[in-house]
Amino acid sequence: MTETSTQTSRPLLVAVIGAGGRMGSEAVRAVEEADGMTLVGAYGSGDDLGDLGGADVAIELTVPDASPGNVAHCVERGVHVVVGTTGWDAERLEALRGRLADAPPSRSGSGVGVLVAPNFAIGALLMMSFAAKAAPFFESVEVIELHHPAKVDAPSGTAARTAAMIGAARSEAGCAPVPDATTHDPDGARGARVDGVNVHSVRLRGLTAHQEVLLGNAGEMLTLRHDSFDRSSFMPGVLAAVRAVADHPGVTVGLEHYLGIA
Ligand SMILES: NC(=O)c1ccc[n+]([C@@H]2O[C@H](COP(=O)([O-])OP(=O)(O)OC[C@H]3O[C@@H](n4cnc5c(N)ncnc54)[C@H](O)[C@@H]3O)[C@@H](O)[C@H]2O)c1
Ligand SMILES: O=C(O)C1=N[C@H](C(=O)O)CCC1
Repeated sequence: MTETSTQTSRPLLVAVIGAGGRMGSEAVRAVEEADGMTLVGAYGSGDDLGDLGGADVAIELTVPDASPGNVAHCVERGVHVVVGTTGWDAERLEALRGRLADAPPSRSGSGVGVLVAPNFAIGALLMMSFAAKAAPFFESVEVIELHHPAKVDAPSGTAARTAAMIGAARSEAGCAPVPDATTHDPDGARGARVDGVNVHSVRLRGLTAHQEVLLGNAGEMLTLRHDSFDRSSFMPGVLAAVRAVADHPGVTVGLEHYLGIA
């Protein structure tokens, strides 16, 4: 005779760090409304994170200067982290990997997982993936990111990651550098240069988060554009990351690796 179990798994306990911010407040609401999740902590600037309310997973949405310290606090207590804060350059990621190597296991006994996700919007992840796929087939490629004027970092984390993905794809394919005759640019009008890709940052009242990737060949241009009109666009990705992070021990950069987009 087969026994049927009536036992249900317990809810995932979630804390939000940066809970008073634009993204943090949206994340608090999303967690409160999500099936199978319970919000156990909501922390702002100056709050003692303590034991994070016993959370299994923390969502970190603060500012670039505070993020590494917050993530270290979580990791040292065996709490998985979903990081949406930008500014995680190669040096910070390397330090985090070192920290994880010395970290205790998570409360369930597995290795702690940290996801560093420059963008949680599904459309943005696809746009970045399409851009990397297309980039070796074009002579020229440039990235234009456009955001609300309260954003503190430039270029955006999404643009930096897109440029890195494009740069890697082009270098793997043996592409020549993009053609550019500029020899005189005293004011930096050609933008930032990230992994061989020019990136332009626009800050404009009325915008939320937008990006275009322009790819050019003689006589043709392909434009890939993504628009987040509202921060609700990020929440399905945030919740998917919270549900999956414990299954991915170590540091993962990019939600696409959890979703089969990469
Ligand atoms: N990954 C994504 O999809 C995505 C989407 C939007 C924004 N972001 C990033 O998320 C971050 C937050 O963006 P935002 O628009 O919500 O900014 P925000 O300025 O509205 O919010 C940041 C919040 O963090 C708080 N804070 C600062 N230091 C803190 C600390 N040490 N501990 C706890 N809280 C602290 C601030 O008081 C503020 O409430 C930025 O880095 C932004 O680039 C990522
Ligand atoms: O509003 C922001 O700030 C955003 N930050 C991320 C980035 O820097 O790419 C994602 C888009 C919105």
